[in-house]
Amino acid sequence: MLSVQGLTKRFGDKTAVDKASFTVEKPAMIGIIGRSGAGKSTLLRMMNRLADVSEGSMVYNDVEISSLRGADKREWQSRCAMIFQQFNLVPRMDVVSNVLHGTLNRRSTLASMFNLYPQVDIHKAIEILDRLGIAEQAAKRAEALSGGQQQRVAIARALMQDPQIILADEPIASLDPMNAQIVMEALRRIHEEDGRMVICNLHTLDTARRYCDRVIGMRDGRIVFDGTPAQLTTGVARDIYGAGDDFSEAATSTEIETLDRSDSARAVPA
Ligand SMILES: Nc1ncnc2c1ncn2[C@@H]1O[C@H](COP(=O)(O)OP(=O)(O)OP(=O)(O)O)[C@@H](O)[C@H]1O
Repeated sequence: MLSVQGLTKRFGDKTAVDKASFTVEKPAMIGIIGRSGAGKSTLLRMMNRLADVSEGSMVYNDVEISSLRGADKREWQSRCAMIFQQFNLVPRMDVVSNVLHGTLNRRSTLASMFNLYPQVDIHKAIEILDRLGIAEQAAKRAEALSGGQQQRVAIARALMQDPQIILADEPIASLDPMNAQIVMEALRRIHEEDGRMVICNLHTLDTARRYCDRVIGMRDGRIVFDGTPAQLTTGVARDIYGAGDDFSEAATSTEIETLDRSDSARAVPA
């Protein structure tokens, strides 16, 4: 399905991603972890073709992605939607229009300029918002929503493209634990219910362990771990993060676990 072989990105003398190789046989939810600067974002940006590949190959369903140009590249970018830490919404525009922006690739410039959206797309946008639990926010300006709601709008915009792959670059890094949990659960459901591949950069171990079927660990541009959450022991994590014996997993925690523990504590009758 997806085969990444020797993928490399250089910025001048700096090798941000160094011969990354992995294959994905069927849609999975994959977490990429590693410390800041490990190359996680650059890897995702190359996969989406936001960044050009310096070397290596990336084949999806028998098509070489790294050399696509023009309309073929845009077609790939709509099949492989990207979600960012900062949501990248148009703040003053209403939520539905932000979601409808996900159809820009297949609409004429004139129709887009005048915000002329087919009725069927508007209904689809509202259905997707409903699925993500934020349909009642549809008419509000994006800037009036909480961070977690804005990220769900960004996910809805991505789903408008009906992508086969969703690449999420630190989707919960700006969110509080409660919203982080809602967003990760939404991504997990999209993977399970729709069969889409989700590849998610995460800077926290607990989130990767909890939501992903497979975890890829990066260090200094290289893939140094590729396995299941169960194989991701504290020792392995220490290697990925290049930390010493004093490495504490709590330092890379989103506190989602803590949130759950306190929720269940509250649920126990006194
Ligand atoms: N446009 C660029 N020009 C020069 N160097 C870059 C550029 N983008 C990234 N780098 C460098 O490449 C390396 C990998 O960066 P990248 O953003 O991919 O890491 P990351 O693991 O996603 O980190 P973070 O979690 O902080 O975003 C870093 O050393 C970074 O400084």
